[in-house]
Amino acid sequence: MTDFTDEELALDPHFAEQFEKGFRPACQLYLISPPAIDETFVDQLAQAFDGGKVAAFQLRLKGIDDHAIAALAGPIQALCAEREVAFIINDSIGLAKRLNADGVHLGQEDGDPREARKQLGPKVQIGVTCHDSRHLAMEAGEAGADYVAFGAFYPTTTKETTHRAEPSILGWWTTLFELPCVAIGGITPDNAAPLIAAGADFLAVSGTVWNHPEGPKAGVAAFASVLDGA
Ligand SMILES: Cc1ncc(COP(=O)(O)OP(=O)(O)O)c(N)n1
Ligand SMILES: Cc1ncsc1CCOP(=O)(O)O
Ligand SMILES: [Mg+2]
Repeated sequence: MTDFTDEELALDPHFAEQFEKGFRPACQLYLISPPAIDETFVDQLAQAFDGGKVAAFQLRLKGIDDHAIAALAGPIQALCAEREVAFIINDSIGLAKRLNADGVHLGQEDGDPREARKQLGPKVQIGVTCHDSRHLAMEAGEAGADYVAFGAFYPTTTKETTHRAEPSILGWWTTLFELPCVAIGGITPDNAAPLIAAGADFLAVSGTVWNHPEGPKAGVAAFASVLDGA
């Protein structure tokens, strides 16, 4: 906490209380969909869930509108409910509300977390992309986010990224704040250890699971063994 200014500390009135508590559950898997899917995707998702524990699933579809996403979402959302996996919608507060999703993930250009809270109510999980910025993360916490996401930690072909985060930001965050943090970007079972050791509460992964040569069940199982052994 040496590089934390008084001004930054003032952003969080519960700092001392949070710092005192210190307890965090073990790191969990947060699965993100491929950027494009068809109606058969739900079978792939079921296989992924068979591979091991998944805490949350984010429906992140790019290049199609909310109506088209809503048309695909039904069986996916039902499967998430059946497997007790939180169903998170990416980008759209309106779609999260329409589908009664468990959560919404907002990038810096996707809407205001305060507005999301107003629209979605107290129970819906709101996540916010914070890139590699401590300032954005504290702002998101102040705005009522339920988690902050840092990344990209490693090169990825799933999304064009302009920010690169270091594991130390996870250590900094978890030392100071109770609010969960998510690590994202190019994460594989082979490179996950420093993120888990630094304190990531969730690993958000897409390509490594969906492109696994033995299928998504093996992709999730590979993460499960890293997370269980951590
Ligand atoms: C868990 C999680 N973290 C970060 C992102 C990225 O969100 P954003 O910056 O809005 O980029 P897109 O995903 O919308 O391309 C995410 N989706 N999920
Ligand atoms: C959505 C997103 N935001 C930052 S990196 C990224 C892509 C995550 O996918 P992958 O696990 O395939 O790198
Ligand atoms: Mg977004």
